[in-house]
Amino acid sequence: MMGKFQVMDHPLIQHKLTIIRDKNCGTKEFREVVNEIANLMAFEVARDMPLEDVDVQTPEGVAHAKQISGKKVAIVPILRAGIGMVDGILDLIPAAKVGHIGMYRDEKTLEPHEYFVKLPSDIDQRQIFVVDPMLATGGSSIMAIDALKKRGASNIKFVCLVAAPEGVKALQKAHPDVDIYTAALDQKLNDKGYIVPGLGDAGDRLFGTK
Ligand SMILES: O=P(O)(O)OC[C@H]1O[C@H](OP(=O)(O)OP(=O)(O)O)[C@H](O)[C@@H]1O
Ligand SMILES: O=c1cc[nH]c(=O)[nH]1
Ligand SMILES: [Mg+2]
Repeated sequence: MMGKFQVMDHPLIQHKLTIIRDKNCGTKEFREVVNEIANLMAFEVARDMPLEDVDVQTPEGVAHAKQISGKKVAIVPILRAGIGMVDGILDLIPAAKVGHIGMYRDEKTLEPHEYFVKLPSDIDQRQIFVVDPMLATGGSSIMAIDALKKRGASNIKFVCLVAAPEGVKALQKAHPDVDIYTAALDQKLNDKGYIVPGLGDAGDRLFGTK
């Protein structure tokens, strides 16, 4: 069965996305707002986390209540830009572990290159949120998810801020089991592989490089 594809059109998310699309938004605000959007998105991405019954003694009696059970979470940012989304998700799921996958896109060929992988040892038993603000050609996210699956991961969701139709199609084709969440589905890629209108180079805008 094809994974879910969801554009998160909540007004708060849309408003904040508009702030960071603005080319005059500086590094400090960009970094803060990326985390705020990731935080709001995590609320929905975590919707199907499994619950178990638990009885809890309140001051007035016993409540037949729920708590999160089963699979633990790992957040896996694709370096560099994915790092910008981690703290916003950790605010909601503070016990999550964080794995890192380093990936850069060759500026000419647009081919992704993996340069770093460091994951929690029990990655095969975790619900994984792969995060990267930009889904452009899809090359980076496909290769990052390949790297995770090679190490036994199976329960994977991909969370981005802006996606291009080309990238969504490629990622769905390569990894049909992976749910994709984005704050926006934009028009297209330009001849340099940038998303139009997008928000420019997410890594550079987050870290103040270039
Ligand atoms: O879908 P794709 O066509 O693969 O493009 C998207 C990738 O490009 C950007 O990373 P970049 O290579 O610029 O590295 P950076 O995060 O270190 O800047 C972005 O953060 C994604 O990882
Ligand atoms: O538009 C794009 C495409 C790839 N990577 C980015 O940071 N921005
Ligand atoms: Mg970049």
